[in-house]
Amino acid sequence: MRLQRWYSITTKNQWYNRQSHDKYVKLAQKHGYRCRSAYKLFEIQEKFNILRRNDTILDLGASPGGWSQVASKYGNTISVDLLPMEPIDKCQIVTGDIHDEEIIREISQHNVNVVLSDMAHSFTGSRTLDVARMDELVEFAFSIANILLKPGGNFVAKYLQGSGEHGLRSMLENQFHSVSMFKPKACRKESTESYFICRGFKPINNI
Ligand SMILES: C[S@@+](CC[C@H](N)C(=O)[O-])C[C@H]1O[C@@H](n2cnc3c(N)ncnc32)[C@H](O)[C@@H]1O
Repeated sequence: MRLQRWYSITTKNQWYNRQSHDKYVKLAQKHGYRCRSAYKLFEIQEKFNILRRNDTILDLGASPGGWSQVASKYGNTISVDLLPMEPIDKCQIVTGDIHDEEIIREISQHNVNVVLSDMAHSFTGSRTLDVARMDELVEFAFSIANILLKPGGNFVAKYLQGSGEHGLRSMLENQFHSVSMFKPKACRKESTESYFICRGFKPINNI
C-alpha cells in the first residue's frame, strides 16, 4: 500500500515536471488551446494543407478539444468523443462511442470534406493489445470516412508505429490519391504514435 502511494506520488511528480518543461504545453497555455496536441494538427496542416476554408470537418476522439479548436477555424466541425467536452464556437459536440449505432446515425446526416481521427484508448501495458485496439480504431474511422467523405476529401488518423501499419496503408492507398505517414514534432519522442495523412478520397469500393 505504502509502495503504491509512493509510486503514484512519484509518477504524478514526473508528470507535473514533464508538463511544466514542455514547449507545446507552454504554447497551448499561452495561445488558449486546451491541450498540446493542437500543435500536432497545426504541423499536419502546415505540411499537407488538409483543411480548407468552409470545409465541414468530422473530428473523432475530439476531447478535450485541441484539434476541434484548430479545425473550427476553417469550418463547421462535428466533434465526437466518449468524454464530454466544453463548447467551442462552430462545433457540434456529440458525446458517445463511435461504435454506437445512434452516434453513427447522428453523424451520418453530414457529408464532410475532412475526417480527423486522433482516437486512442488508455494504454493497457500490453503492447500487443494496445496495437490491436489502435488498429481497430483506425479501421473503424476509415469505415466512417468511407461513408461520409465527399469525393476528393481528406482523412487523417493516428496509428501506432510497429503495428499493422503497412496493411493499413495498402487499404488506404486503394481509396486515396496519396497516403503519407507523418510524425509531428509535437508528438512526444518516446511515443510510437504517428499519423496517416490521406488526401483525395476516391469513393470506389464503398464498404
Ligand atoms: C488523444 S485523445 C484526443 C485529443 C484531441 N485530439 C484533442 O486535441 O483534444 C484521444 C481521445 O479518443 C477518445 N476515444 C477513444 N475511443 C473512442 C471511441 N470508441 N469513441 C469516441 N471517442 C473515443 C478518448 O476518449 C480520448 O478523448
